[in-house]
Amino acid sequence: MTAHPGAQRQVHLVAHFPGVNSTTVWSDPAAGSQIDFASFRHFAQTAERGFFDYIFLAEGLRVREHAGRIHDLDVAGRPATLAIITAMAAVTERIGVVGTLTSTFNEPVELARQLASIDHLSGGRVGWNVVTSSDAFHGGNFRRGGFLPYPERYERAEEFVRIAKHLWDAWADDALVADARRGRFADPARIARVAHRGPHFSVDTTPTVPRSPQGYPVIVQAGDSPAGRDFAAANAEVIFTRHSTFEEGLAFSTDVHARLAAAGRRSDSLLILPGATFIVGDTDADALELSREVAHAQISPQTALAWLEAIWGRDLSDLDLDGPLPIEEPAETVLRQGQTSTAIDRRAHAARLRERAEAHGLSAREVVIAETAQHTFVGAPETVADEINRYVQGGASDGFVLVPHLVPAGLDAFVDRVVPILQERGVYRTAYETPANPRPTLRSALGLPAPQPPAPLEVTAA
Ligand SMILES: Cc1cc2nc3c(=O)[nH]c(=O)nc-3n(C[C@H](O)[C@H](O)[C@H](O)COP(=O)(O)O)c2cc1C
Repeated sequence: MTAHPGAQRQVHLVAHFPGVNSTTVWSDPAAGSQIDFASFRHFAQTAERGFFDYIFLAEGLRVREHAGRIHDLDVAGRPATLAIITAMAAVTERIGVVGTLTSTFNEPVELARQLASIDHLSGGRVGWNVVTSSDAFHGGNFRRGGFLPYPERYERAEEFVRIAKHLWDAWADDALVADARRGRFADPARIARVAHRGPHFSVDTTPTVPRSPQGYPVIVQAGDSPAGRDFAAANAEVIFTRHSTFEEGLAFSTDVHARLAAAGRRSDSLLILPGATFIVGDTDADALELSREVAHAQISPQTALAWLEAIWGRDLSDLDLDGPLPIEEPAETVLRQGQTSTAIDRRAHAARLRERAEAHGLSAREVVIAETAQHTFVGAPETVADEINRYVQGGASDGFVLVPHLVPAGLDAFVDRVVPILQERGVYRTAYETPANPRPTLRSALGLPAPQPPAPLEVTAA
């Protein structure tokens, strides 16, 4: 995005519709419906009023379980992502809409068709967050059962995205001729058949949907292992990451940019956007007080207990949450199913939690609050704006995926009070359109170059 030497880097902001984890305070009197379209519309239109790059939705394919029962502490029953992003695109004009969809359990022809369709309907505003999903739980939905071994998930993702790009490229931009004189609507010579036979997919098709206004949807990625980072370096245009402290962000960015160079891609062809929470108050002191209140609402005693049980793999209902962490070592049992998690060494995790508790004199519940409900940006509007800008100018991120704690009004204060300060600082857009780019697509609004053509497909005898 940075246009000339000395220019300040521009801040990118993404609006994460609050998810199905404990960040979302559904019990607050100010919280609205988690499912009515009015909530999604309010959220989308607020994000667009604040000139965010895109609205973002996570997705899980099964209702979460804890100890074999539906996990009843957090939001459940979220409508499907593709339906929501389509509906949000219909009530906005310029902002992008990005959905999380797994490459482990979908099929390329169908998913590419759905995404290309929404990309057309929205005028080129769609992105796809490619996730591999981390456990076998979701596989229970499908005939494939506990499919697929973890190491093969990124192989499947790579093959999936490569096929999808060929499908999106199959119709040349001038394939629709609509030549009434000759009685010809489409030019068959400009529409390619896509054939592929690889380790994970066999495809032989002519896509039904023409090339979209931005060529194809922006590819976003979330997944943090070395294999996940290599996959992002080869395929993604945006990474959604959890590395949200300044130091972690800088280290992550350095690592991923080295992988990007090794993959032969330009450094400006990828944006890194960590997830971040925020609390805005009239003063820094007000915001700090509010942050404490919100953290206690996010981590009720029951939520703290369930979080610890998921790590310890055992029933801890006798634990005094105002006392120390459990003394026994974690078991291998998997109590929590359907949560987005990266592989963790439970004993090491428990040891780290104990160290933190001892160092700061924290009770069991306070440790959970410190681990999961420390808000990334807390302060008066100037403080929050300047802190976000510090990360971006310091190269620790290109901006943030902001996760509010309230539906649907969780972004309002940020848009009304923080965005104008970023604009005053000259680091944030004041319109989506520019003279050079009067009708931006999501990719061009993000300042990303046109993507390189995908690697060839494999066509082998059956
Ligand atoms: C920040 C972040 C967000 C994620 N969001 C989702 C999600 O919404 N749905 C999903 O099925 N998996 C999600 N995942 C899981 C990843 O796609 C991946 O399966 C998991 O992190 C294991 O891969 P890894 O070892 O490379 O991290 C997310 C992962 C990360 C790091």
